[in-house]
Amino acid sequence: MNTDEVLGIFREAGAVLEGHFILTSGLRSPVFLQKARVFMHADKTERLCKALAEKIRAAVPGKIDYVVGPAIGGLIPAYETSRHLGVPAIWVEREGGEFRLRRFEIARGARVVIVEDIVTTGLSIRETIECLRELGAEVVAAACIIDRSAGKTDVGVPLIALAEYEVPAYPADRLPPELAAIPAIKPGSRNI
Ligand SMILES: O=P(O)(O)OC[C@H]1O[C@H](OP(=O)(O)OP(=O)(O)O)[C@H](O)[C@@H]1O
Ligand SMILES: O=C(O)c1cc(=O)[nH]c(=O)[nH]1
Ligand SMILES: [Mg+2]
Repeated sequence: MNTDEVLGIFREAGAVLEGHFILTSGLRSPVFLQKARVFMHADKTERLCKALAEKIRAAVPGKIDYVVGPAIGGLIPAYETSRHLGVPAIWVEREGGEFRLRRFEIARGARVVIVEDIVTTGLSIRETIECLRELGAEVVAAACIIDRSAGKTDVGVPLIALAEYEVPAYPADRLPPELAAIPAIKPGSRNI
């Protein structure tokens, strides 16, 4: 599946929003990919995640013990991708602002692949890696449906993106005037 097909699915679902958005990193952007509007459709989610699972299989040699999704956005794609990989899916969720594996135990040395929805700065993936490494897991790769950095983000492990789509994002004190003129909204779940 190529980038145009992935973006076609997002557009068809009404998931490519325009306005003034506060991203999880604090950056501001005129475009927000509201993945929840895609993941509400099982058929669309299946097509995307089956293709992502194939890309992961081709890129990751050896056994994968778990797929790990960072909640909330990563929950559905991690589950659906794990279904196509034939391995269990677990998740990290925020407790006091930090990602924790609250509901599961994993053996030291477990080989895990993180599956995210969207990557912008890679901050959420790096936080997930930190949590998993503290538990002794080996993060063999990370994957996402759309990489908004178009390959520029370094998360410290190979990043497998189903699509790369470069979208502008600005520090809050360096907004272009057309963005500053629109009230900002924060769709994500960090800090709520
Ligand atoms: O690469 P980054 O700069 O970390 O941005 C991408 C992250 O932002 C979103 O999560 P968010 O924290 O907004 O909450 P959500 O998962 O509930 O949507 C998205 O789901 C990714 O996890
Ligand atoms: O960077 C983010 O927080 C972000 C961007 C985006 O397009 N979609 C999303 O869910 N999060
Ligand atoms: Mg998220």
